[in-house]
Amino acid sequence: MASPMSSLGSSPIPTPANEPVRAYAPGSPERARLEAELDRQLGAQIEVPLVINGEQLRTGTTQTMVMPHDHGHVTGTCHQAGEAEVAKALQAAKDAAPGWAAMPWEDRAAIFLRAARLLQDEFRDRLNASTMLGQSKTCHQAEIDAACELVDFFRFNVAYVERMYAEQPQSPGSAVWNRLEYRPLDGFVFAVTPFNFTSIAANLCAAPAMLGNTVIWKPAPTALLSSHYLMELFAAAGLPPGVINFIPGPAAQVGAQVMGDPDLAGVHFTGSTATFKLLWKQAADNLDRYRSYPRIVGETGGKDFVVAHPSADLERLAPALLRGAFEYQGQKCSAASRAYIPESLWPQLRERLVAGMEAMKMGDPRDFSNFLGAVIDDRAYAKHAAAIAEAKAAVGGAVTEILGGECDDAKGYFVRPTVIVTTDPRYATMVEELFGPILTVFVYPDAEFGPILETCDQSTPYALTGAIFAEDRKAVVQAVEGLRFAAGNFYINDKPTGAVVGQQPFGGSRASGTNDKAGSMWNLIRWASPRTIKENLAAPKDWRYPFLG
Ligand SMILES: NC(=O)c1ccc[n+]([C@@H]2O[C@H](COP(=O)([O-])OP(=O)(O)OC[C@H]3O[C@@H](n4cnc5c(N)ncnc54)[C@H](O)[C@@H]3O)[C@@H](O)[C@H]2O)c1
Ligand SMILES: N[C@@H](CCC=O)C(=O)O
Repeated sequence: MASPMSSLGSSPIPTPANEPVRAYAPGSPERARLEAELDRQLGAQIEVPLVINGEQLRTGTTQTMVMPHDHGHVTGTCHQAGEAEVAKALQAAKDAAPGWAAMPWEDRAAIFLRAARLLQDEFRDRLNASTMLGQSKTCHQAEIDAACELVDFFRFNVAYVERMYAEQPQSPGSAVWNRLEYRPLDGFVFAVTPFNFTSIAANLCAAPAMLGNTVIWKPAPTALLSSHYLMELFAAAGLPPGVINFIPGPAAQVGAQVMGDPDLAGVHFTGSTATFKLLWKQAADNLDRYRSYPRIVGETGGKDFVVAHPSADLERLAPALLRGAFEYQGQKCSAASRAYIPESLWPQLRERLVAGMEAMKMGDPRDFSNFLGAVIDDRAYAKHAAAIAEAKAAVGGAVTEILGGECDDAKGYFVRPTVIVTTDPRYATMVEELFGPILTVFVYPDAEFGPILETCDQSTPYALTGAIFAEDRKAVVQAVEGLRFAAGNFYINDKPTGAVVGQQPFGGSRASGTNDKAGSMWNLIRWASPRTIKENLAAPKDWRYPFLG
C-alpha cells in the first residue's frame, strides 16, 4: 500500500490481530511473574515526575497516591504541574511539532508498533500490576485493558492510518495528478483522560500522535501509577521528546490554561459528561483566540441498558447482567446500569442474580480469587452509598426491594453488587449515571414490550451502550429499530460491555459523546487536516477558449 513521505519505498504495515488474553491460572509462569511485579510495585514507594520535552521534572508540590482497596497504603507521590510547568509543556509541544510532523510515516508507525511489542513482553506485567494496584482491577480486568486493548489500539490504529493515507482522489487522464496530503492539525492536541481504562488513557495521547500531532496529556488523579508506566513505555519505544508531554496537576487550573492557548487544535477527551461540557464551553469562550477551530472529540457518560423480551433465554440473560453490571465494580462507561425485565421472567431471574451476587468475592485484587475490587475513591464511594441509602428509604414507595447494598469503607472503598428494583421507570437510579456496581431493574408487563422500548429510548439523555435479549427474531428487529439512536454500541443477546478493537468500534452519541469511535479510522480522521494538491502536468499555454475562434 502506498504511503506518503516515505523514504523507504512502500512497505505494508504488519497485519494486526487481537492480542490473546492470558489466563493467569494458578501455578502458571505468567501468574508468578505478575505476582512478583505486584510485590515489587507495592514496596516501591514511587515518585512520579512530570515529563516535559522528554525531561523529568519535580515541582515539590505532590499528590499522594493510594490504593482504592487499601486506602491506608500509599504507593507513592506524584509531582503536580503549576502555571509555569504548563507553560513549559505548551512550549515543548509547539517546539517538537515540526520535527514530529516531518518524520516519515513508517518511522512514526514503527514507534507505536514497538510500543505494542514491548507491551506484549516486558511492559505487560508493569502495566497490569499498576492498573491492579492503582485502579483496583482484578488480573483479568487489567489484562483485557492495560495489556490486550492497548496492544490492539497501537497495532490496529497504525493499520487504519495506513488505510486512511491510501485514500486518494482520482486523477483522470494524463494531464493532472491529484493528491491528498494528510497533515497533522495546525497546533497541539490536549488529551484529558479518565481513571477507568489504562488503554484509553494511552490511546487518547497515541492516536493524535500517530498522525503527527504533539500532545499535552493531563492524566486522571486516580490513575497516576499506570499513567507513569505508560510514559516509560512511550520513552522505551523511542517516542521523541516533546511529542507527549505529561502534566498531572489540578484539573481546573491546568485545563483552563491549556484550553486558553491560541495553538490548541484538538481536544481528545474521555470522562464524565459534565467535564466534557465544561471543556466545550471553554473552547467556545476562547474561540476568538484560536488560530483554528479545535477538533473536539469526547466519549463521556452513559446509562447503559439491557432490555429483555419475554422470549429471552434466562441461562444467558443472568450471566450477562451479572458480568455486564458488576465487572470492574460497574466502572466501565459501558456497564449495564438499568434493566427492563418482563414480569414472567423476573422471579427466576431474581433468583439467579441473588445467587450470582452472593457468590462474587470482593477484596484486594492481589488475591486472585476475588471477582471484584473497590470503587475508585472516597467521592465515588460516598455517591454510591448515598444512592443506596436513598433507595433504602424509598422501599415501599418507588422502590420494591434492594438486593445486596452493603457498603464498607473501613479499609478500602467497597460497595457490594447491588440491585434496586423500582416501580418507576424514571426513578433516579434508572436515569442518572452512578458509575458503580448498582443495577436498577424495572419489571414490566409482558404485553408492553413496544412501550418499554420507547421508555428506554426516551428516559435518559445518554446513548452509549445497550442490549436486547430475545429469542423471538421479530422482537430483535423491533428493538434494533426502536432503539436505533439509544446506543452507539448495540448488542443482541450479549452484555453491553467488552468492545474489542478491530471488532466493535466504540462510542456513543447524545450526551454520551461525539461518537468518533475509538479504535477505528473514524477517530483517526479527526487528527488529520488534509491538504489537496493538484499538479498540472500539461498546463494550457493559451487563455482563450477554443469556441472563441
Ligand atoms: N464513553 C466512553 O468511552 C467512556 C470511557 C471511559 C469513561 N467514561 C466516562 O468517564 C467517567 C468516569 O471517569 P472520570 O471519573 O475520570 O471522569 P471525570 O470527568 O471526573 O475526569 C476525566 C478527566 O477530566 C479531568 N478534569 C476534571 N475536571 C476538569 C477540568 N475542569 N478541566 C480539565 N480537565 C478536567 C479529570 O482530572 C480527568 O483527567 C464516567 O462518566 C464514564 O462514563 C466514558
Ligand atoms: N470499551 C469498553 C468500555 C470503555 C469505557 O469505560 C467496553 O466496551 O466495555
